[in-house]
Amino acid sequence: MERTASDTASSTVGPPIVIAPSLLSSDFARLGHEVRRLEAAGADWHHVDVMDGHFVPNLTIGPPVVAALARVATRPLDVHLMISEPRRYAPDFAKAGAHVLTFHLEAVGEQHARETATAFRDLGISTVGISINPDTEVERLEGVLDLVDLVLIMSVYPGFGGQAFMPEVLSKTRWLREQGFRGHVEMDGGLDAETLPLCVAAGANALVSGSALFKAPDLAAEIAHFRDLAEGARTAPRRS
Ligand SMILES: O=C(CO)[C@H](O)[C@H](O)COP(=O)(O)O
Repeated sequence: MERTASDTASSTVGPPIVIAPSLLSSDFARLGHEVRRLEAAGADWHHVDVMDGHFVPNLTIGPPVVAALARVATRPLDVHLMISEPRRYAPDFAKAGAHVLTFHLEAVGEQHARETATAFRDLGISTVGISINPDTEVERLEGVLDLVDLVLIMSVYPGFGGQAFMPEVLSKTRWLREQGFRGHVEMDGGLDAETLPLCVAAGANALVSGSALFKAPDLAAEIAHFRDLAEGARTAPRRS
């Protein structure tokens, strides 16, 4: 089977595989317990979905809850800001203990993406991320890739868990690796045992999963299964 540039990029060992369960699917009445349970089960990061009822049609978590999670978590808090004014609220999330802090390109536009990434960095955020929705062209990120540590490719329209994975966004992940982007490429939305290997084969290393993980009867076994699938997809040559 002939291999392409995408194959080469996707099978090159890059950043480590990161399994990041989405707390959106957890029991909000017992968040501390859920964090401890996820860590005992082998989660690498805790994915925290912040929604403002404006950028997305849902409301979830704010800085006080992130601060509460930070008191319990020993693994990084991967905070995904699905909000219209990321710069306004970033200091509160940094103070609350976000390790990864990701804003949306659509919220700030290309003209403000670089200054937003720099502002996040100046707040002491160790992993600065930028995200795009399924209908946003990945090329719009070109001018900011040198300033971010992570790109989050949404594989559903943000707002709710439990939606179907959109395979058409995989080409964006491939494009990022073809550009030589060596940071984390995270994918989020509809990831399960079938779709996760596709993400990794395309070049993703950070894998967010909510409903598929939380509905599993054995969380630790499912996380281990996801990790095995990811490692396998990373080393296996992709078939076209
Ligand atoms: O960002 C999100 C929704 O906007 C969630 O993180 C995402 O949808 C994960 O949930 P699931 O695995 O159930 O799709």
